[in-house]
Amino acid sequence: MIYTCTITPSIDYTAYLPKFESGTLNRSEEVYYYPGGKGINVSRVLSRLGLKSRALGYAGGFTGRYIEEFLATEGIETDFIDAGDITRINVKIKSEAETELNGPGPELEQHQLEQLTDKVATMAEGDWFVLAGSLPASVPIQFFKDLAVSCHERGIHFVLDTSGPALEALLDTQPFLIKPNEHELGEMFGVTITTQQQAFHYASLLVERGIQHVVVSMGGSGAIYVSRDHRYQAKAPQGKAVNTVGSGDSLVSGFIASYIQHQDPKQAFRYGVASGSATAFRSDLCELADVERLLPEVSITPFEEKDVTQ
Ligand SMILES: Nc1ncnc2c1ncn2[C@@H]1O[C@H](COP(=O)(O)OP(=O)(O)O)[C@@H](O)[C@H]1O
Ligand SMILES: O=P(O)(O)OC[C@H]1O[C@](O)(COP(=O)(O)O)[C@@H](O)[C@@H]1O
Repeated sequence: MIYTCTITPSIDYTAYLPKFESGTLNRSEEVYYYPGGKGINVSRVLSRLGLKSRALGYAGGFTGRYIEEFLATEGIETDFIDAGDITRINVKIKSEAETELNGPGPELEQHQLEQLTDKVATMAEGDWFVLAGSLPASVPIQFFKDLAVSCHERGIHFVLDTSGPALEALLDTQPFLIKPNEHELGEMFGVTITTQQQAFHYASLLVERGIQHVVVSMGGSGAIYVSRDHRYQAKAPQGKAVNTVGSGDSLVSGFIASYIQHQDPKQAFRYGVASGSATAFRSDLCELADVERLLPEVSITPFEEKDVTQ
C-alpha cells in the first residue's frame, strides 16, 4: 500500500487573470478550488496513473471536509486526523507571473501526533510512506525522525519531499527518495544552484549520506537523478506552462508509480519528469494520457563529469 502524508494540507484557491497588480483591486473570472498540499497532490496523481493510495495527515473545519469530499469523488481513500482547526487556503495567482501565498500549518498537540504514529505502526514491509509538504514548526523534528527511522527499520519505502531545516534534519534517516528543486537543494548547502553540473555535485553529497535516490527538479529545464550507481540528466518536454503548482508532486508520483511496476530507476525518472511536465502544461494535475504522450519527448542522458564551478 502507498500512504501519502500531508501534515499541512490546503485548498489551493487558483485564480487566473491577465494582469495582476499588488496594492489594488484585481478581479478574476476564472477560479478553481483544488485540494492541495504535497502529499494530497501525490495521491491525486497516483490515482490518475492507476495506483491506489491512502491519504493521511491532518485536516479540519469546512476546508478539511471539502478536501475529504473532493478526494472521495476521485476515489481516493483518506484517513485524516482531526487538525482541530480550519485547514488553510493557499492562494495561487496565475497572471503574467505565478504568485503564491501559502498559509501556516496546524498547531498540533501530542495526542494528535500519537495518532499518526499509530497509523505508521500498522504499515508493513514493502509499503510506501510519502511525507510531503511543509512540516510545521509546532511539531518537534524528532517526531518525524522517529517516523522515518521506524520506516527504515521495517523496510517501508520512506519518500521525503519537504524543504528548509526539516529536510536538512531528516536527511540522516536515509530516505528511499528525496526530490528537492534546485532552490531547496541550494538552501541545504547555502549556495545558489543554476546549472545541472552544480545540482549533480550537491545531489551526490546527499547520496553519500545514504539517500538511495535523489532527484533534483529544475522546472522547465528538466531534472537530474543521482544514486550510488547511476547519474542521469533529463530535458523536460517543451510546451506552454499553464499551472506549475503540483509539478514537483507529479514528478514524485510518476517516479513511484513506474518504480513499483519496473524497479528501474532510469525508467522511473523518465516517467516522473513526463508526469511533472504533463502537470505544468494544464490547469489541474496531469492525466495518464498526457504523461504517456509526453514520455517519448523526455530525453535522458548519462551525466558526464565536467567542471563544477561552485
Ligand atoms: N515550464 C515547464 N516546462 C516543462 N516542464 C516543466 C515546467 N515546469 C515544471 N516542469 C516539470 O515538472 C518537474 C517539476 O517541476 P519543478 O518546478 O522543478 O518542481 P517544484 O514544483 O517542486 O518546484 C520538472 O522537473 C519538469 O519535468
Ligand atoms: O506545504 P507547502 O510547502 O506550504 O506547500 C503547499 C503547496 O504546495 C503544493 O502542494 C504544490 O507543490 P509543488 O508546486 O512544489 O509541487 C500546493 O498544492 C500547495 O499549496
